[in-house]
Formats: sequence, structure tokens, C-alpha cells
Amino acid sequence: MSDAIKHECGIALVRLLKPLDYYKEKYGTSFYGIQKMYLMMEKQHNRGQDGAGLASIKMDMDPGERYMSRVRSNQQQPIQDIFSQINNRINEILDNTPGLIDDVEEQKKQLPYLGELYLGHVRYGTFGKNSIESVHPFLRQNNWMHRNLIVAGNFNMTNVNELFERLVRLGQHPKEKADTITVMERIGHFLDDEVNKLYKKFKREGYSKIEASPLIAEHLNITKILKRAAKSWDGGYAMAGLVGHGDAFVLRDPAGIRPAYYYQDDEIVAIASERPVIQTVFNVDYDKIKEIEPGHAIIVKKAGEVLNKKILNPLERKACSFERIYFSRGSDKEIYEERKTLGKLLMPQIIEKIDGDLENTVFSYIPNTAETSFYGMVKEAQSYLNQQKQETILSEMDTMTPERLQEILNVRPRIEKVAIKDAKLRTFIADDNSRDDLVAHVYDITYGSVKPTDNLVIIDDSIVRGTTLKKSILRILDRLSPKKIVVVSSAPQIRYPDCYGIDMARLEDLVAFRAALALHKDAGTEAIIEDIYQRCLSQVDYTDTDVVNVVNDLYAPFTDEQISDKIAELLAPEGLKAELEIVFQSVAKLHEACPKNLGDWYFTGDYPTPGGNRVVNRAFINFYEGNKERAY
Ligand SMILES: NC(=O)CC[C@H](N)C(=O)O
Repeated sequence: MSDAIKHECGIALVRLLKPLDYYKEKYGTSFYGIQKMYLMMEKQHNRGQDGAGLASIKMDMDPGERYMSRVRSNQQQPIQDIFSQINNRINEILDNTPGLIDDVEEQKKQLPYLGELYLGHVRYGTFGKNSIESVHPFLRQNNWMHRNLIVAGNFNMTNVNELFERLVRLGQHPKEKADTITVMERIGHFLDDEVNKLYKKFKREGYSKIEASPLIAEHLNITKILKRAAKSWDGGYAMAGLVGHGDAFVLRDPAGIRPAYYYQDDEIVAIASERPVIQTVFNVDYDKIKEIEPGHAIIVKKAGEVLNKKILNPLERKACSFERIYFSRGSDKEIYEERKTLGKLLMPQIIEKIDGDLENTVFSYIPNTAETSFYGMVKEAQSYLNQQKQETILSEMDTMTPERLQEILNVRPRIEKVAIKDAKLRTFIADDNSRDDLVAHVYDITYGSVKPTDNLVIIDDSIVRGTTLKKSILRILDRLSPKKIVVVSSAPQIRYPDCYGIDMARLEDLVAFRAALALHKDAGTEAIIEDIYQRCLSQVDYTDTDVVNVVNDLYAPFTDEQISDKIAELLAPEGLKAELEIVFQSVAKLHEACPKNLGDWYFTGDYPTPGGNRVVNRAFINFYEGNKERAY
């Protein structure tokens, strides 16, 4: 991916189902849980680098003993930072307490973070800022164990402002506007309510206050709390929570927009945003790991019971396809195949752009995430070439000599490592021209890899803004003097904002949107811009279910090719010698390649929740009014 888009977050939850000394005995360490958490988070570092946090719960502690710990960081290497903080604290105590290393019972009393339940999070913010206060997990503390709540999520709600207002209407006074607080307080509100009801019930049955506490923990109906809390959420989410006494849950949104996977055996329950993370960290087979179904929650009760509960009626499944194209680790068995297929399915369009001339075409990719689709593309080029060879051989059958046959067979797709990504270059001079020159050097090229008679086909996973292409990649590729550069995007054109966890909220940032505006300008049909704006305004007071996406109309008059060509025009840097063409995946082929993840609103404007239509129209209003805010 050449455009760095802020995307996603990752969650990791581990529940140890056995007492800590079991792990000490079997795996040689009582820190088994912490170590697994470290790996689960590190293996999801692709999902978030703004911040990281970890919370832990020790079960069955006596009053006065600490049972919850949390550490968060928004430093440069946040995962490393939190685990070095954890290590330092633990080592300091171990160093100063002789004998502690082998006394698990005492360790649990004395060492922070050593517990049975863990929740970790890596963050890319989609709401608010990157201050430490925005880093998950969030904590809602209380002197009653079962009223403590810890929350972390990979999510974005389109209606978080409305949810915030509701809390205020309830008479609450949230201390911050962070979306996670809003969501947590809503769960917390129903948690309190449920605890109250249970307390009254047990009191009626004659239990004393102190006797009621463990009974409340045991009977706490997490399903009911989540049903009430999530009823009004409109968004994409994998929302994880821990309750002070040791219950845990992860709830997935009803359209399955955000991913969540779980695994369970008699020792552990593990939940993560990506499947191969669990596969690698616990060395378990692919089929043993299950996806949390849309609208469902996995609830792990303190006693170790694991429940799979329907919380909300599932909507039509619209799992985010960007997870497959780019965000998730490509080491997942399915994702790997899907990415290769994305590359493969682009070949007919590529062949057209290079006039079938594979002999004079070099194939390459933008490092590093596009590597897998590149393999798919090259494999397909081989098949295409084989087809060509077969035709040539058959047509020359009568005159064929061994030399000629060898010559035909020798032709192979030419693949080269052309673009190289260098370390981030610092822009230390303020004036724009020299900055551009530095930016141009973020990528480098392999000299001699392309001849002036060659076409250069270079694949990337997506083109969002196109800035890096224009300012860096195309300029530097042009130094190799190819005849033609064909930039291939394994994703379709990104035309609409995301509001479900990717920080892509402004329309004017999208090069496809700018291309549509330019096409209207060329055609003299710019009046449509004002018209769409008015229609957006007219829907502002509608309830979400009545709102329709009117931004669609901006694209409607143009074909995909017209927009692609305009994008090429917009992205060609001044003075580019090579001819430039841009090829995008079609939406139909994306669906063919990623059949389980049909969520495609950023390409089609087809939002899976009613709030999405409100967001896209708001994004248009913001664009028109020159307002730089996010549209949710
Ligand atoms: N990418 C995400 O899932 C972000 C989570 C949450 N909306 C935040 O901003 O912190």
C-alpha cells in the first residue's frame, strides 16, 4: 500500500481456564498468559500503531488486594513499551523477593498483571485524538467488583454523537467524548441496572449484602446487558469487555463488518481480530478456530463456561473486504488465496493495456502488502503466455525446428523487484519544493531492471489519495524510462468514506472523488455538485432509516474507465515521460475473489447500516462547505 491509511484496531483476549500453577507445571512459567498476550498483540501490530494497552484481572482475590491492572502507551513502539513496563515491574519485585519465582500463589498476590484474564488492544484512532486518554482498554471503576468494567474494541459507531447525547439526557456527565467511553458507559449503565436487580432479588431471598456479592457475579446475565446496550449502536464493531469479578465477552456487529475469531480448549479461550494470530500463537489448526458470528457474542463466565449467544438479529453479512485486500495478515490461508485471485483476475485488463506484448513487459509490485496479489498476477501471466506459445507452436508446426521451439519456450513473464521502500525520510526543510524532493525519495528503484522499450506493470493493493504515487513512486519509476507505466490496483476505486473503523472520512481526500469532480467540470455538468449538496441538506433531519445516499449520483454519469483515466491524468506528475494508465479491479471481480467478505461500501456507496447513508451525505456537506471535520 503506497497510501498510508489509518485503519483498524486489533483486539486480543485470553482467559486461562486452569489455575496458574497448572501453566507453571506444564509450560514452566506462571507468566504463560502474559507471554501469549505479548505474542497475540505483536502479531496484530499491523492493525494499530497509534497506541497499545493491556488489562488483566486476577480472580478470587481478598478484599484489599489488587485484582485489576492496566497499562497503556502511545509511544513510538507502543506494544514494546507496555511489555517493557510490565517486565520491569515484575522483574523488580522478583529480584527483591527471594523465593518468589517458584511460589505461584504468592506471585499472584504480589505481582501485577499476573492473572487469569487478559484483554489487549492495538489502536489506530478513528475518533478523537491520539492522546494517551484515547488508548484502550478503558476502565470504569467501582468498589463493587462486579461493577468494574474494562472495554476495548475495534469499532466505529456512526451514531456516537447521538449515543453521547443520550447519556447526557440520562443525567450522566461523561468525563470525555472519546467514543469508547460512550460505548463503555452504555454497557456500564445496564451492568449497574442488572447488578441492582440481582441484589434486590437476593436480598428478598434473605441473603446478606456480603453473601449477595458472589451470587451476583455468578448470575450476572451478560447476554441481557449486551442486548440492551447494543440495541442502539449503528456501526462496525468487535467489542471486548471484562467485568471485575472475571466474566468476559466479545460482541461482533450484526453485519459482521469487523472481524473476530475465537478458539477454545480445556486450558484457554483466545479471541483475536485475525485467525492466523491464534493459529500461530497457540499452534492450533485452521479449522479449530471459529469466527464469531455476526450479531453474536462469545461470553466467558468466571466459572469457565463459554457461551455463544445471539445478541442482535444479524443483518445481511457485509464483512469488510478491505480486511482481505490489505489490512489483515496475508498469512491466513483464505486471505492468501484471495489476494492471489485478486491479482489473477486483473490480467485480462492488463493484457489489453499492454496489447498482449508480454515479451516487452516487466511485472512488479509496490512493497510490501501487494506482494501476494503480485504472485497471482504473474501466475496468470504465465498461463496467458503458455496459451500464446501453444498457438504459435501449433501454427508453425510444419516448419518447427528444435531451435525455434526452444526460442518460443524461452519466453517467460519478466518479473523484477523494481520499487524499493526506504526508511521514512525526514522532512527537515520547511519549504514545499524541497519537501517534495525528499518525498520523491521515499521509494527507490532498481536500476537496469527495465528497458526503454518496456511496459512496466506495477501492482498496489489500493489507491486512496494517490499522493505517494504522484509525488514519489511515479516520478522515480519514470527514471527507468519505461515506454508505459500501468499501475494496477487490486482494489476497486475508493469512492466513498468509511465509517466503520477505517479512518477514511473525508471525500475530497479520495482521488476517485476528485476525478468525478474533474469529469463534471470537463463536461460542464458541475451544477450537479450544488444539487447534491442541496439534497444532502434536505435529509439532515431525517431518521437514519429514511436517508438515501445521494453522493452516488456524482459518479452515475461516468463509466469506471472514464474515472480510471481521469485518475491517471490527476496522478501523473508534471513532466512524466512514460505514458500512464491505471487499472482498477472491478467490484464484481472483487466479490468473486473474496466471496465471504462482500462489504464494499467504500467502492459502491452501499452502506450496510442506516447510519452509513447519513455519514456519506454529511461527508459531502463537509466537502462542500470546506469543513475539515470527520463526518461521524
Ligand atoms: N480503528 C478502530 O477500531 C478505532 C477504535 C475507536 N473508534 C478509537 O478511535 O479509538
